[in-house]
Amino acid sequence: MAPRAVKGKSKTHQDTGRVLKRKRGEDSLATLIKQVEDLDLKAPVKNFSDLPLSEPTAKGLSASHFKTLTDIQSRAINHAFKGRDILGAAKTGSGKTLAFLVPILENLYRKKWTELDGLGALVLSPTRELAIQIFEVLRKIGRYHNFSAGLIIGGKSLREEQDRLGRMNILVCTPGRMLQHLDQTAMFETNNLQMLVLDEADRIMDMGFQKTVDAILDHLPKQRQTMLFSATQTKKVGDLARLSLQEPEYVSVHEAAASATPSTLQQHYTVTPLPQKLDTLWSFIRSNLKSKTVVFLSSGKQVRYVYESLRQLQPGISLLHLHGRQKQGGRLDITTKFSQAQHAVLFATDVVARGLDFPAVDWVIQMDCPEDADTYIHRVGRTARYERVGRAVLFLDPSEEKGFLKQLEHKKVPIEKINIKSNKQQSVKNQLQNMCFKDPELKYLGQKAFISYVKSIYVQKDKETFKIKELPLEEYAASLGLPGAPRIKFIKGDNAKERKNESWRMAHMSGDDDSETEKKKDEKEVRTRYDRMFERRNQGVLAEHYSKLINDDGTMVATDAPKDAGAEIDDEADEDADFLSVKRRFAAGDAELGEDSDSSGSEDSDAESKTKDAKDVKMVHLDGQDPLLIDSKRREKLLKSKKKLLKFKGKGTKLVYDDEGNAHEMYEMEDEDAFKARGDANAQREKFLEGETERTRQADIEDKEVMREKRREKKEKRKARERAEAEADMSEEEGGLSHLPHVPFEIPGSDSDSASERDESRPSKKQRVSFAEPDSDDDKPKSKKSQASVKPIETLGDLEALASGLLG
Ligand SMILES: Nc1ncnc2c1ncn2[C@@H]1O[C@H](COP(=O)(O)OP(=O)(O)OP(=O)(O)O)[C@@H](O)[C@H]1O
Repeated sequence: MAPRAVKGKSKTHQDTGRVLKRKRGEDSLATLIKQVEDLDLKAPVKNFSDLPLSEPTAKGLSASHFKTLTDIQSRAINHAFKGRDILGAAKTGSGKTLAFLVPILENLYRKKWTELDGLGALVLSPTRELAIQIFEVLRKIGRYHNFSAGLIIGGKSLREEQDRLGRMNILVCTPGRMLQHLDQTAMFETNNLQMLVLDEADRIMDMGFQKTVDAILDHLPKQRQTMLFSATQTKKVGDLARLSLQEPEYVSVHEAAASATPSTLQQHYTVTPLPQKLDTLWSFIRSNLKSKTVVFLSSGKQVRYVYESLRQLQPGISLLHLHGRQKQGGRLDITTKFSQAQHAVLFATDVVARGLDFPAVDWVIQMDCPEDADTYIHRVGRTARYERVGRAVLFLDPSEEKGFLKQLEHKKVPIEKINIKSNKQQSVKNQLQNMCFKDPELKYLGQKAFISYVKSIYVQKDKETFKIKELPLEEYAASLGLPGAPRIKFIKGDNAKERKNESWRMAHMSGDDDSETEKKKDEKEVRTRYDRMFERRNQGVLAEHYSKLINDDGTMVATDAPKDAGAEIDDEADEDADFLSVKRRFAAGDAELGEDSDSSGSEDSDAESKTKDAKDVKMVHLDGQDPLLIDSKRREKLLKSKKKLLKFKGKGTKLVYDDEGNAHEMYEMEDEDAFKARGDANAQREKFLEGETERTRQADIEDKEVMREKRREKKEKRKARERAEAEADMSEEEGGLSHLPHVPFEIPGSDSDSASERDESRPSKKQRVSFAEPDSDDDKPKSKKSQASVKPIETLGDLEALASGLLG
């Protein structure tokens, strides 16, 4: 009894405790709501502790070491608390992420949002990497809340995401994947959505995402709070109307500032002719081995080639590369590696231009001119973030200088010219030519890089800056180590005439053009060994994969890249195929001579060559075949090749010889009498079947054994390769770091030996992680820490776990 009485008493106590607790909770919520109502929008807020915050958010911010607000946070958060629509603009690295995440947590908290209420807030990000980063920050500051939060960026099965979606209160996502779910996930309801955030809003509202975003907006309720943030904010009336903004508050903290970029950022440009850019980049890297640098290039193929080629030259610093065609897992690994690295160079496309917060980046190099000043601002914003210093250098071809500087001036970007010290400039051209000659795969990458660069210039809208006709493309190709500029044919678009001429011009510049090459050869006075090597016509013999690139009809096609060249090349090749094609006449199978002239259009060059061809066209007759036309010496030679001609001959018959040397066909009918003499036909059939069954069984056993053996070998090889790679990686990181040559730029107020200064100015490792490492929060009790600890994302598995990261 007694125990029962005690138990009963304790239950009553518990109930009373629970009621009291609930009451206290309700009281404090009412107080919080009142405080927000009374919030003075004009009074600046300095510390997070001065804001009316719920306990879980306050704890999350403090555990993540956020104490004082940045300008944009101080000016945007209180408006957002009151439910206003916001257009937030502030320089890169000024803390815009918290300016929308804190209001999301708080507004849902004050509305007592639970799992049953469904989706309350949606954050759209233009890239996966940025979405992951936003989600990480949300996890850190939201770890004491009971909301469920998900990351929807693709890269894993739709089904898995679908199962979880229905339970999410906050979603961070990329537009494409979000729309897929809105269209395809039956249980996914957005009727209750309270808040929509567009990070990098101008990017999300631009042409590239227009249709997707409009379709997403169609699914969302019109009555909601909408917040747009960017360093280069959109104010286009059309965009705002599309978003149904209601009297938005325009919070622009740096509008009156003298520059659109952080004041702690030193910005320079150098005029470097296109063919010297790679040399300049190499010299820069060699001079800054103790720095952390992001190098921007215009396309994934450029990134790939520059990374692969410079890696082989072993600069003495870790090189990494990142572009949109890499697999998600790989991209994640690279961002993590670069974030953690102290000294490294990351070659990247604009996929990392916006929003990414790599710690302590010293330099941003723009090897290829960005498409506009806004992209420039975002790219340079990867350094000099949150009160840190940073430097940026833009490489401009002489033809780009005037036009682009005008754009920068218009956007209030202060930039100074610097010169490259010629004695510090090192050339890699010869080494690259050598490497490309020996390694056809590298040459293939180089050709793709060349084409994609030309394409990127060609498609630019700003013709005042990007003047394709003024670029020395032949020299540029040589600087990449290529034997000649790949021939490019423009096949789509609106200015057909111009492109036709361009195609003609480029065709004439091409090293692959027979007549042109001949002419050039004559003009050249001195020919080097490499000149001769690259003039060889039979380079296909060296490079097996070239034949894979060439269809039977002799045209270049989007096709499988060499296996180890990486999967992304395949996709990219497809991409190029609709816009550009590389013309090559290569294989002996060029017997259908009409093809080439058709495919090359009716440019003057073709007209010329046709006239020339007509003079000495010959015919070759093969047994039983239509006559083949020969219109050039090369084809004549090719058609004399026995091997090539085999293709046109009929199929042979296989013969076997008996002991007397008589030839027989492989399969001959047996003489009927001999067959009968061997016994009953049925018995013979059964015996034959038994024999064959046994033979098949044996063969099967042997095959299985062979397969097992092959698998074993493959596994061992893979392991050995992984071991070797791991060792190579280590030695790459260790190799040559002691060299510290001079900075090749004459930068006002800087000198080549300032690397060590920079190192000193960089906070120690512990300081650097101060905002990002919740677990270093020693004053919290251990048990709580373990309950809400936030691990960094390292693998795709981690990412999956994140999808329900905040589930209470
Ligand atoms: N209140 C704060 N106190 C200290 N550090 C902060 C604060 N707010 C943000 N930071 C830090 O500043 C850095 C930049 O923040 P964030 O990524 O939000 O910038 P951003 O304005 O979104 O930049 P971008 O325009 O490039 O996207 C981050 O490392 C973040 O942790």
